[in-house]
Amino acid sequence: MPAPAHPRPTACLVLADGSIFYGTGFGATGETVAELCFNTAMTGYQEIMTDPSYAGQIVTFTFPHIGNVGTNPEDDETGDPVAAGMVVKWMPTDPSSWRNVQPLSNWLAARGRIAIGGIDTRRLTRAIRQQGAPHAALAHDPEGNFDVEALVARARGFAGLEGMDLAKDVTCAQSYRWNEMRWAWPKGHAEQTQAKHKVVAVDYGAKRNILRCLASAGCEVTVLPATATYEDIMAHQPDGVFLSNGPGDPAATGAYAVPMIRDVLDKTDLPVFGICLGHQMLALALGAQTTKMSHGHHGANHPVKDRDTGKVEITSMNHGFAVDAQTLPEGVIETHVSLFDGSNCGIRVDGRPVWSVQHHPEASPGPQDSYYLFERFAEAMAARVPA
Ligand SMILES: NC(=O)CC[C@H](N)C(=O)O
Repeated sequence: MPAPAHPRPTACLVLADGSIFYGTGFGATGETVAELCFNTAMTGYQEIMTDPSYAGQIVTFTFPHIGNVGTNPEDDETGDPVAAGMVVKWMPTDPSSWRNVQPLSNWLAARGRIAIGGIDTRRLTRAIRQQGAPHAALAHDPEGNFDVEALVARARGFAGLEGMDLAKDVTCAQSYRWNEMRWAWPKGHAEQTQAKHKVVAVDYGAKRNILRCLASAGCEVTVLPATATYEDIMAHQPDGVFLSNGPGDPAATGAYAVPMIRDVLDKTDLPVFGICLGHQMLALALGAQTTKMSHGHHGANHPVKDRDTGKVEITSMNHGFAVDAQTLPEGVIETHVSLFDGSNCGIRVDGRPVWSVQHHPEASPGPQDSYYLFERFAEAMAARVPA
């Protein structure tokens, strides 16, 4: 018998405005509801799906070939996928890579994550741009039975990421030491084989490659849970404090993180370095404000200008909130700016080794232009003369 012209869809993505996208399900079956974003990176789908900062979000991949190289245990940025679901244009083909251990679909299924393929991701991306990170419900049923009205209601009922503290869901339960280095330190950067600086990294949903970069820059890294207090941090007698990336609203997580950061700033002269959520919460601690962006920045080709040097870095990005540069207090300098939309991408405190960036210098996936920031952090710790 010839195949039917329109095989019954086995997955469906419904936006809060009522638009429906039918496709073919893969990964886990069931339903999920989240904010919908798009990521323009051409590589690194496994790293993206396991980036804890994607908690509460379904990721649409604008690059059409996703899944070709399968999955492997090394490329996870954390133990399990954290993104709520996955939307792709073409169904993944059989994996073709010597590194493959498990096809993407099985990997997702084993981790309870739903994916949909066969979607017009250009149309969907335009909808996301126009609507500004819509709330969406994603369902996968091999029988193809969908209660679309109920899915629309679920999407509409999603509270949204504003006001959500998701760091508490993805942070580590207990402190631990991190020793693993980067597999390859990029050209022009010298890997430090000896840990010279004691760094406490506060884990709001830290990507593993950030911890590897810190280790490769010469840091002895102790990771503490998101709720770590000033006293918890100082008990480790650190030479520097690192504030990690993470999901959700910086103002919500800031309710407990900002008082700790303020204590570190007020009571010590330690170098402080923050990435993404860590950047946003450092800005909040310094008295600035953060805002929810329309559809955020998610990709691996975002140009960022270093205002000190005039150099442009091509960066990896994943954020839906941003620091409002207009609200930076005196003495806090905007160091980096997005060349896509002029939004803030970095700050530093005048005269102190305290700074942070919105983009992801650890890449994974993405270009390696911004690695110097890890080295700068190590240099600041080396230069510090403890009081
Ligand atoms: N990658 C991150 O740390 C993201 C920070 C924050 N959750 C945002 O979406 O802006």
